[in-house]
Amino acid sequence: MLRRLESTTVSVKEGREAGESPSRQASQEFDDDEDDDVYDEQEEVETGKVAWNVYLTYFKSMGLRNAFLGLLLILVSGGFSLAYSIWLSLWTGDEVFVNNSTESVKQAAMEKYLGGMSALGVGDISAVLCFTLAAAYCFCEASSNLHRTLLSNILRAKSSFFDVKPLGMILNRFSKDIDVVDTGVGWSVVYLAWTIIALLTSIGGILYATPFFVIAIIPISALYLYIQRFYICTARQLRRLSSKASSPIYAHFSETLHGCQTIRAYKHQERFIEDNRDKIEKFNVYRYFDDSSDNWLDVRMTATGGLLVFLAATFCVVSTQIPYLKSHLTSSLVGLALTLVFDITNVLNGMVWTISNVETNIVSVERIKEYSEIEREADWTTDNKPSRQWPSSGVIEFSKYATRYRPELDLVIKDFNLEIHSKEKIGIVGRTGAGKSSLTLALFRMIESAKGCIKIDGVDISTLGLHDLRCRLTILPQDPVLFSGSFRDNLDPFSSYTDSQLWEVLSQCQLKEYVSNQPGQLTAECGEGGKNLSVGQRQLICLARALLRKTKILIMDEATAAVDLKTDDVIQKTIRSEFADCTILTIAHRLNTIMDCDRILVMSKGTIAEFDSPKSLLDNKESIFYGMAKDAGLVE
Ligand SMILES: Nc1ncnc2c1ncn2[C@@H]1O[C@H](COP(=O)(O)OP(=O)(O)OP(=O)(O)O)[C@@H](O)[C@H]1O
Repeated sequence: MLRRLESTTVSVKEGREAGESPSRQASQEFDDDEDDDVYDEQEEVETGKVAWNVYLTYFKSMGLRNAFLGLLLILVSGGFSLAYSIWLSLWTGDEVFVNNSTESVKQAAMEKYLGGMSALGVGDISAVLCFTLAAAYCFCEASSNLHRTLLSNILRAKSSFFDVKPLGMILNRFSKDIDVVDTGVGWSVVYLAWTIIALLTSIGGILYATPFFVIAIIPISALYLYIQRFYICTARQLRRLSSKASSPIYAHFSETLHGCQTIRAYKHQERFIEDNRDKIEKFNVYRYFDDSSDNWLDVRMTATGGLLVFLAATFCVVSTQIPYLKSHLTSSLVGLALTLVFDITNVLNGMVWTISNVETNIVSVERIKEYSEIEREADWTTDNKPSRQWPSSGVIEFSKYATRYRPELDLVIKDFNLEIHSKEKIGIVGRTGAGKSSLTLALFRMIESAKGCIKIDGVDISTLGLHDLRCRLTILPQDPVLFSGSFRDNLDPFSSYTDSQLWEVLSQCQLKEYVSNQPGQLTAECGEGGKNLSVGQRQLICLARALLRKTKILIMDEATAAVDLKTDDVIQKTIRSEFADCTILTIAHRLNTIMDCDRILVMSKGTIAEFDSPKSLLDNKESIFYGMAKDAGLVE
C-alpha cells in the first residue's frame, strides 16, 4: 500500500485538477476494495459444513485418550444428575411420609434419603471436579499442540508462501484464531456433550413419568432441528466471513505502524485513519449480522420452549383422564415431569447454542489446520550428510541451472552454466532485476531448482538437508538482519566464541570504538531488529558475524551499500585479507569494490551476459561491463 502511496497521491491530485467532486474522489480512493480483492484472492473462505476431520484434528491435538477420559467423566457426572432427580422423586413419592407410619420409621426413611442425596451430591461434585481438571488439561494440550504445529509449519514454510500471504493474514491465525481455540472451542465442545447428556436424561425422565409425551417430543425435536440447521449454516458462514474481514485490519494496522514516517511525510494520516475505519466498518457488518442472527435464534428458542412446557402440562392433565395412566401417575411423578420439562427447555435452547458455538468456533481450528498443512521447505536434514570439512575448497558449479519463485511464474535464472574455482573472488553485476539476488537465494535453496543443479565441491546441494547446507555458507544480505538483544547475542547467538574473539572482529569492522563507548559494552542492547543502530552499523554487525563464522564460501549482496566510502574501503580490505582463502561472490553496486576481483559475472535477464576477468572485459570496449564502468567514471 505504501508503494502505492505516491501514485495515489498523484491520482488524487489529478482527480482534483479534473474537477471531480471530493466524494467521488473519496469513493474512488476508498474503492480500496481493490485491497480487499487482494485478500479475497489470497484468503479463501471455506463454505458449508466444517469437515469431520477438523473435529478429529482437534481431538487428536488434545490426545485421543485424554478426550475419551474427559467424555467418560462427563457421562459419569450426567449419570449422577439423573440419579439425583430419580432419588428425589422416590423420596417425594415414598408413602412412608403420608401413611400413618411411626416417627421412628419416618426418621429412618428420612435418614436413608438424606444419606443417599449426600452421597449422590458428593459423587456429582467429585465427578465434576475431576472432569473440570481433565478438561482444563485437555484444552491446554490442544491449544499448545495446535499452536506448536502452526508455528513450526509457518517457520518452515516455503519463501513463496510469505510472498503471497500478507503478514496480517498470518498474524490473524496466531492471534484471533488461537484465542478462540484457547478460550472458545474446548468449552463449547464440553457444553455440547453436557447438554446432550442432560437432554437424554431429561427425555428419559419425562417419558418415564408421562409416556404420552413422546407424541410431543418427536415434532418439537424436528422443529428444534429445523431452526438449529437454519441458524447454524448462517452463523457459521458469518463467523468465517468476520474472521476473514479481520485480516485486512491486522494487515493495515501493521503496515501503518511500519510506514508511519512515510505516511506523516506525505501527510496522509487522515486517509489511513479513514482506511482503517473502512475496514473496521466492513468487519462490523458481519459482526452485526452475527449478533442479529443470535437474537433471531433467541426468539424462536424461547417460543418453542414455552410450547414444550404447555404440552407437557397438558399431557399430565390428559393422563389423569385415562384410567391406566391415572393409576400410574402420582403427584411426585407429575412434579418430576414438569421439573424436567423446564430443564429440557433450557437444555434444548442450550443445545442449539452450543452446536452453533461449536460449529462457529471450530472454524478457527479449520483455519489453523489450513496453515498447518501448507507446503514446507525441504527437510532440515537428510541421510546425505556432508563431511565436517565440507566445503573445503569452495568450488561452485552451476550446470544447466534454472529457477523461478513460484511454479506459475517465469524463470528468473535460465540456462546457467558456470564454474567458480576455489578461492576465487567473483564480482556480480547487472541491471536491477537481472537476477543477482535470486542467484544467491538459489545457493541457499530459498528458491529451489526448476532445472539443472548446483554443486559445491562436487556435492549436489539439492541432496543435502537445508540446515546442513545453510550453516556451511555465509551471506551478508542487502537488508541486515539483527535480533532484539545485546551485541553479544547478535554476534554470537550460540555463545561459541570468547570475548576477545568478539572484540577482534568488531575492531576489524570498525565498530570496536562504538561498542566500547556503549554502557555495558558487549551487553548493550541493539533494540528491536537493531533499531538503536544505523543501517550501516547493522551491516557492519552482520559483517562481524560473518568474520566469526568464517565459512569457505561468502556471499555479499550489496552488503556495504549503506556505509560511507572510507569505511567501505576498509571493509573490503578486511574481507580480502580475512577471507583470502575463501570463495567470495560479491554483488556490487559500486563497481570500484569489485575491480580487484578475479572474474566479473555480468548478468542480464537471468542469464550470463559476460564472465571474464575485469581486465579482459575492460579491454573490450563493446562489453556491457565496459559501458557500466564508463558510466561510473572508472574508465575514460
Ligand atoms: N519474491 C519474488 N517473487 C517473485 N518474483 C521475484 C521475487 N523477487 C524477485 N523477483 C523477480 O526476479 C527477478 C530477479 O530479481 P532479483 O531480485 O534477483 O534481481 P537483482 O538483480 O538482484 O535486482 P536488484 O539489483 O534490484 O536487487 C525480477 O524480475 C524480479 O521481479
